[in-house]
Amino acid sequence: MDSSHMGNDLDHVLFTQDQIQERLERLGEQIWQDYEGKDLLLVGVLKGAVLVMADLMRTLPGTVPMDWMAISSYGSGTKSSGVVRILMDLREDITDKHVLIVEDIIDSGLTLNWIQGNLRSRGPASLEICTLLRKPEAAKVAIDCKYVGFDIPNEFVVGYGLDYDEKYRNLRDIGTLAPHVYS
Ligand SMILES: O=P(O)(O)OC[C@H]1O[C@H](OP(=O)(O)OP(=O)(O)O)[C@H](O)[C@@H]1O
Ligand code: HPA
Repeated sequence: MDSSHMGNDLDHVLFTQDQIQERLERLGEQIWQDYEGKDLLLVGVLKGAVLVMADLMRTLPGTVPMDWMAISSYGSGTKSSGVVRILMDLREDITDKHVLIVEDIIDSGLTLNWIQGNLRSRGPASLEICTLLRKPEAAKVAIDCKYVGFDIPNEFVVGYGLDYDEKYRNLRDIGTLAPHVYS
């Protein structure tokens, strides 16, 4: 879906699909260099990271496996509840693997803080994070994130996998929602 199909639900576009692809290319180059010769496993967090994973992994010039977790931490609102549940666990044993978590956004940081703790307890050789977006002003816990696409202001964003109440994930760009949508 293009921004032109959003009616007046979109306030403004933050990143176009071209800007997102360009940034992912750069991150992919960096990741490929950093993990050369290592047993890398990409771990995506459903559902928001589906598009980041699909596009990021296709920038890599060699084969890399992926696995998925589903976590629930947000309801239908725009604020983190801080309550994390595993809805679907990894299939892979990550012991001694170099795990790179692929996420769409770090907002409060509560979700990734919990995931990091959970995965670290399984004994990976290393555990790092790649997120497309990060909101520094919204951080409730400090998250050490090795690869960041863009730092953004503390506004609720949708598109490119990010939803509001399960809507707008298929928007190609990333933008902010008009306040009337969620007020
Ligand atoms: O840093 P935080 O404040 O914890 O927020 C970030 C998390 O929130 C979103 O997931 P969500 O729970 O909305 O599920 P979804 O990926 O299915 O949209 C996003 O994909 C992150 O996992
Ligand atoms: O800004 C956001 N948009 C969509 N989903 C989110 N999950 C955490 N922050 C956000």
